[in-house]
Amino acid sequence: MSRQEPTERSGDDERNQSRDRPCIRVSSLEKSFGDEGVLKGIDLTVETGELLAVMGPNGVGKSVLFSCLAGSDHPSAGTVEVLGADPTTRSDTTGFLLQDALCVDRLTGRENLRFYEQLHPNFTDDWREYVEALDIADDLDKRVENYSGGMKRKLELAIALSIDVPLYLLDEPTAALDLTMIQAVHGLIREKQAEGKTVVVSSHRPMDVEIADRIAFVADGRVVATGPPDELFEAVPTVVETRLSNAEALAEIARGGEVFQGNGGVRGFLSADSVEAVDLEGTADAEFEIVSPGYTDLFNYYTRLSPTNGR
Ligand SMILES: Nc1ncnc2c1ncn2[C@@H]1O[C@H](COP(=O)(O)OP(=O)(O)OP(=O)(O)O)[C@@H](O)[C@H]1O
Repeated sequence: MSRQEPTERSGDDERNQSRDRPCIRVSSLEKSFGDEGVLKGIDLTVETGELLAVMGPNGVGKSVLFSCLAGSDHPSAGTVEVLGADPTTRSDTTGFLLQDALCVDRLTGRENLRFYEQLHPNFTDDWREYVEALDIADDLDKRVENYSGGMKRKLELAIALSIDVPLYLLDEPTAALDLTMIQAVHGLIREKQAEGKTVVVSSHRPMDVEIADRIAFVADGRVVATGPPDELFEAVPTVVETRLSNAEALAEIARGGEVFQGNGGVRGFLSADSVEAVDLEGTADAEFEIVSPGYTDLFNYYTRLSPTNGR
């Protein structure tokens, strides 16, 4: 892969220095807009070279968190450190992909790439590889205002990934992308990780989360659970499914009295003292059936029910 000469802060020296310390350290981070508290005490550590997926309900503050990590927004309270420094004081550590924020619509794809090439000292020739991998090489002379949503996302990804920095913050990188392109993006993210880069993505897609080393769930303005996907799955209580007409009976034995939409029925998480009360035979006419948790169950549990979420 072609690359510009490393700059003082983004080259091997930086990587060697950063190997022993976390890439990101966030402590008691709060962010409010007027009276509205969005982030209410985020604690999060991301190791150098790690791929972390951030998941959480719509509007919980994932993009706000990313903006604070990128240094484009100031915390209301708490501390954010990226490579040991306040990210608002440095612009050479982080590549940041926000929703619809990178491209100028009236310029062509190529002009946008040139713009970032001139703007960013760490911009590399890797964009040539990325536009091929993301299948937009033939569209670069069209104005971005005539791109589809997916094409625009791919151009933004090509720009963000072409900047040679230790940390990439990718806010919903696969939004609007087709399944083939999602795999292509995963390949590029893995390539970054193999180069020793740290990558943090936010996503609502299980596919994106499956490739992560760890997931961090955000709910009610805090990180309520973090861990490798298999460990988080292991900690999920027994999931029980029943038909819709049984929803009330399930609510009586489910954790928090809550039931969630399932595959054609409703699901709940069995509270420890309810195990005895349920017909767990799993036969065709059983009232309740134990099912293996999927990513939707994982999401529902950690963002709505887990003990760390205060419920
Ligand atoms: N500049 C701002 N001024 C006022 N409120 C803001 C600002 N930026 C974000 N917010 C509010 O912060 C909250 C969190 O928004 P954010 O975009 O971070 O959510 P999200 O978790 O990324 O959601 P989604 O999954 O839907 O993308 C929302 O209520 C939003 O309206």
